[in-house]
Amino acid sequence: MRIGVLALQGAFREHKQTLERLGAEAVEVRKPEHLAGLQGLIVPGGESTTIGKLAREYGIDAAVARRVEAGDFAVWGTCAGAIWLAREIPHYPEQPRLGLMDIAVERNAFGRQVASFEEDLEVKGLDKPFHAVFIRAPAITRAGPGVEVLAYHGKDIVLARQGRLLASSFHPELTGDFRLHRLFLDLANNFVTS
Ligand SMILES: NC(=O)CC[C@H](N)C(=O)O
Repeated sequence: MRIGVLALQGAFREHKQTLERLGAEAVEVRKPEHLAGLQGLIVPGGESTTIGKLAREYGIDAAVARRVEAGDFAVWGTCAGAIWLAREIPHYPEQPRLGLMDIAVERNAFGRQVASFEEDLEVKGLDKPFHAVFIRAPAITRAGPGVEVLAYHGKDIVLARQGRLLASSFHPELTGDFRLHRLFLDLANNFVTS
């Protein structure tokens, strides 16, 4: 399998290493032409304003949108990447983004004092909890009817799926637990339907 990792800014190296550990070929994506031959793309955590601005400038968001709309492509946004996927970003409506997932995402939702924290999350479809690291994380505060919620932190949604789009508030590439990367490879292979 060939999976891209958007490599404009942020924590892309850890995703790349994880994909390689799972036997996938991981390709750094910096231009639209790098998407050719890929089955999916991971958009890492980092600074969502920077990632959004650069992706727009290089034409990556338009190219990714075409692939998603053609139905042959999976995208997983983690943390800043989840913000990039979101249709709605309250307080930052003008922020450049892909915007194809029917969710609202509140940036830095967990406050400045507890900017970072860790939690063992119950995730739908996983037999044991997933140790999740949140770093200045966003919360998914609304999910449309086509969105399946896979995990909550309190009342907030922190993992959700819409077709072959996946959004997580946390950083799954930091804990050595590969289960969510495996789930994403399944999405990219189109093994998961509904
Ligand atoms: N770890 C992260 O990706 C943080 C996201 C960042 N706070 C933002 O809003 O862009």
